Amino acid sequence: MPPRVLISDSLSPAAAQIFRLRGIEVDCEPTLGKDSDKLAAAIGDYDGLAIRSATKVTADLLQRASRLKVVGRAGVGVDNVDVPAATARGVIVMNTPFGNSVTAAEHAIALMFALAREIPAADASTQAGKWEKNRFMGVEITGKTLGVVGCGNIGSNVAERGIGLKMRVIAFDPYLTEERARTLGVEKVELDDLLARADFITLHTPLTAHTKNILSAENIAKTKKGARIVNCARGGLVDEEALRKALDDGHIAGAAFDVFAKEPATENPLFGHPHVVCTPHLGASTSEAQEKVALQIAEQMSDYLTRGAIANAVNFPSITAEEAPRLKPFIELAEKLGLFAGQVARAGVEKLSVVYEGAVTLEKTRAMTAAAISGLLRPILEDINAVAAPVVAKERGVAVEEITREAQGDYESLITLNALTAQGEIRVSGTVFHDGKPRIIRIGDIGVDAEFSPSMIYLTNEDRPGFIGRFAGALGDAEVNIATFALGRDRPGGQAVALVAIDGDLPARALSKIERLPGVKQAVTLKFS
Ligand SMILES: NC(=O)C1=CN([C@@H]2O[C@H](COP(=O)(O)OP(=O)(O)OC[C@H]3O[C@@H](n4cnc5c(N)ncnc54)[C@H](O)[C@@H]3O)[C@@H](O)[C@H]2O)C=CC1
Ligand SMILES: O=C(O)CCC(=O)C(=O)O
Repeated sequence: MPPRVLISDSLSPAAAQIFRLRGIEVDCEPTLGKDSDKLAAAIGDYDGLAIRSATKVTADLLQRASRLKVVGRAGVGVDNVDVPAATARGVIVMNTPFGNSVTAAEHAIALMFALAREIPAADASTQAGKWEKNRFMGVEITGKTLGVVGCGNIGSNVAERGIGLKMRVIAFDPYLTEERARTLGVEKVELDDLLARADFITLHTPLTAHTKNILSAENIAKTKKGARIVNCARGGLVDEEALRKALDDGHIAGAAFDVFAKEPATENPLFGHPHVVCTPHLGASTSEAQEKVALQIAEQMSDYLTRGAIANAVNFPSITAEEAPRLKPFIELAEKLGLFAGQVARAGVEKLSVVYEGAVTLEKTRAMTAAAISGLLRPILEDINAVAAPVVAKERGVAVEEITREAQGDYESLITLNALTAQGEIRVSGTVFHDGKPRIIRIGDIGVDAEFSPSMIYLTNEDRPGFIGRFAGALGDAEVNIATFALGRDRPGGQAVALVAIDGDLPARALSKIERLPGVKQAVTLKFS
């Protein structure tokens, strides 16, 4: 059955076209995102959900989304998606971080000019037949200081345009390196410095716990008298009540807002002030940007749903379409080693170390570690997948460490899992041969060579003559056919392990009979489907 995608917001038709070209069934319901009940009733039929900002992907919605694998945001901000809830349910959330950056930057610059020359008010007055030539006295922006708060994709586009307009550009962004600032031609400053010096302040950060009310009453008071403020990033970055007061007092000369603390904004403290310019969240609204983000999100979602490639996910490492086939067998190996450890463990795993050796260290080890954790937890949490696994492990107090080192043995690539439990350590290593099939090559210190089969028995026993005959007899009595048999031991007469692939399931009675065979220390049935 081909994957199915729902487009629940108004996206360029380019998105639906791409989905269809990529063999994906797509339903376009551009208003469904605004009706949470109808959306909840429909979402169970889809593998992918493509949205802009109107659809709210809440924990409740996700609970109804039994098939959902990916939410694609045609834009930057994913604040309308409950990302932790999506992650916990194993749903990838991806965005298009660059598709609308230029358009949003142009809107910020447009708003700055609108403020500097009071264009919206002058337009309204002129079209009302008033010809108020003396009412509108603007300011030049040339030579003025532009303070950019948040100098990422959009902020740096704004900075470049500000420099092009002969402004002096200063930027506050704790993550902006001095080198990047130099390349851009901006001066990196602290926030207080920016507030004190900027004639125009333009905000370009996401809304986070650190940036909420970054322009608080206190910070607005620190701005230069006569400063003008542009917010084309997110509502909530500015204390709107405090800004209104500063506008009324004349401390702030003007404010241009595209985004508001509450959207859709039908009323707002800033509305009605003569020096306020507002647009209804139009920062990304150009035909060029909408075409780009729609194309990009459809490509990214299709790549994930059809090839397992992950680009621009906010809750999982990226895996390119070239990497995906190379990584796939190692992800499968890591997951199966995790499944082995999870099924063999007799007590809860407290710590998992995943050790990568050799060529595999050059691949996306974080994705493999996530797969190993999901295998480890699957015996107790059936539905878990690699997206949710790291978070779930953390919640359950399982410490996870990842170690990479050069190849130390005969294998080009080796993955070893050490799972520490209150009853001891389970150590298992595996590799992928050129046939692309993952296999176990060591358990503890004992070498074996076994492919994974859907149904297996793992035995640890004393290495004694006659044991294998007795074991095979017990299986024969239960009418269980042996498919493959892999043995290993530390020394003659020492500790031995067996990994036995069987056809079908091992009846519980047969397992207890095997457990009672002389010399058996542990017998565990394993599932690897
Ligand atoms: N109005 C609209 O329609 C649009 C709004 N946006 C919004 O614009 C904002 C910026 O988007 P991008 O530039 O693409 O994001 P980005 O991730 O490229 O840049 C954000 C920058 O903010 C910086 N930052 C983070 N925390 C900070 C803090 N506490 N103080 C100062 N800087 C901080 C980061 O280091 C980063 O450089 C986002 O909130 C996005 O949702 C994006 C597109 C359209
Ligand atoms: O899709 C839109 O119109 C809003 C864009 C936006 O805010 C974003 O990309 O973060």
